[in-house]
Formats: sequence, C-alpha cells, structure tokens
Amino acid sequence: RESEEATLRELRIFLREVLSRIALERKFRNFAKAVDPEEVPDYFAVIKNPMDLSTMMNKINMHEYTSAKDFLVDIDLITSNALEYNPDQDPSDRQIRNYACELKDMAYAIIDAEMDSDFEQTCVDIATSR
Ligand SMILES: CC(=O)c1csc(NC(=O)C2C[NH2+]C2)n1
Repeated sequence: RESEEATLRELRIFLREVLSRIALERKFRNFAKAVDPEEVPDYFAVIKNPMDLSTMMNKINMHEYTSAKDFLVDIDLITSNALEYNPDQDPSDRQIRNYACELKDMAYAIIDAEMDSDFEQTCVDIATSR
C-alpha cells in the first residue's frame, strides 16, 4: 500500500540520519569502510561476515532494512567482529574494542531516544506481512 511505502521511506530517512551521525565520529573511522585486505591481510580469514557503516548505508538505499531492529543486527555485527578480531590485551586491541562498544551504545541510545515505538512496530508489521 502507498502508506506502507511512505512508512518505509520515513524509516530509511531516519536510519540514514542515525548512520551519518555515527560516521562523523573520528573514533569510529575503523568501522567506516570495508576492511582493505591489502592493509589487514588476515582479516577475512578471521571474520566471516564483515560489516561496516558504508555497507550499511548501501543496504538502507537498497531497501534491505525494514525496521530499526534489522539495522541494529548489522550494528551488533560490526561490534562483534571488532571484538573477535581484536581480542588481545595490548592497548591497540583494547582501544578498537572500546570504540566498537561505544558505536553500539551510540546506535542503541539514538534509536531508543528518537524512534517512536509505535512507528517501529508498524515497520515490523509491514515486514512480516510481506
Ligand atoms: C575493523 C576492525 O575491527 C579492525 C581494523 S584494523 C583492526 N585491528 C588492528 O589493526 C590491530 C589492533 N590490533 C590489531 N581491527
């Protein structure tokens, strides 16, 4: 229905805005683009389901998210990948783990604060009805 498309359009506009605010932060620069195997040669041997903020922006534009819940699944993946690839005690691993946790917390905090729960449920209902 037309109103369903209007709802999903509003979701895409909101999710782009959330992603843009996150991607502005310098501390999240390691998560902004897909890892370059030239720079991190063993990354794709360790991480089987890579995810990054620019891939998420592409997924929004390809209409691959039908609710904030779907969007947060990929945010969780960015974070879990970073914790998996950077497990060591050394300061550089610790810092990237901290930033990955801050990214997740920022995404959840923005959505909890700015997403109307009825709107989210309407999005979920549209997805399940399709
Ligand atoms: C995206 C991601 O999680 C990533 C990119 S580079 C990296 N880790 C390092 O470069 C070193 C810090 N200890 C290894 N992690």
